[in-house]
Amino acid sequence: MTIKDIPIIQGESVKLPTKYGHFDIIPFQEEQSGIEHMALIKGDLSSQTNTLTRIHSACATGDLFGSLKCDCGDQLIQAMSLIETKGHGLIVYLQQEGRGIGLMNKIKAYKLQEQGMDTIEANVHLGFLPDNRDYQVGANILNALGVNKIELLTNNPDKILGLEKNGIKVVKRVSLIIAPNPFNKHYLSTKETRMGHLINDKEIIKTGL
Ligand SMILES: Nc1nc2c(ncn2[C@@H]2O[C@H](COP(=O)(O)OP(=O)(O)OP(=O)(O)O)[C@@H](O)[C@H]2O)c(=O)[nH]1
Ligand SMILES: [Zn+2]
Repeated sequence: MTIKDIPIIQGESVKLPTKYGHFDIIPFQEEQSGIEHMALIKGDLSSQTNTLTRIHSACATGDLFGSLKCDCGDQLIQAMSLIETKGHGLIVYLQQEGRGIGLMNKIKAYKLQEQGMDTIEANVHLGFLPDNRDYQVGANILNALGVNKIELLTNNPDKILGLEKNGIKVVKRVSLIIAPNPFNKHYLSTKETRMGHLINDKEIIKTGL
């Protein structure tokens, strides 16, 4: 399979010490749309064969504000911590807010969920697919970094298919299980029962809630 062309510009690499580990950060920009993504890198990617990788879609509410309505923020921290512990790996942070429908529409979808719809019904009601993402640009970023075989940190089988469709070999899936809370319990069970997410693993990593 070949990777389709979404031309991207790769920025400078600088060091980014964080609470969860010390990384290098590289920004990427889609040439045509100007949309910006980023990669957090631990260790020397060229010396790794099956790079431990998290492809994370932006969730401003969860990643920035610690929203309890989803599991995104905790998954990101868990991924950073696992990569730090392992000593090498990669996080690609994609600007795909709201499973690709953008913040304005995600909040509209949240409104519909307050009125009783689930996360899929809300997207469809707004005229979108349940999941509006594709992983072409994610695969392009991996390609630009010289990474084509990965161990993927995800519970989402569609993410694996989406990357493989774009030329990335996913040699192993590594779960990111977050203990549910009263606010995301229904969302997580919808992801499991209606979106095929593999989140019924035995080992639950506590989030402190
Ligand atoms: N449309 C919509 N998007 C949501 C909702 N809740 C969270 N999101 C978005 O869902 C996406 C979740 O991204 P990820 O954590 O990378 O992916 P995932 O599909 O949950 O799969 P994992 O790799 O297992 O985490 C983010 O873009 C969030 O903004 C919702 O109720 N509606
Ligand atoms: Zn979220």
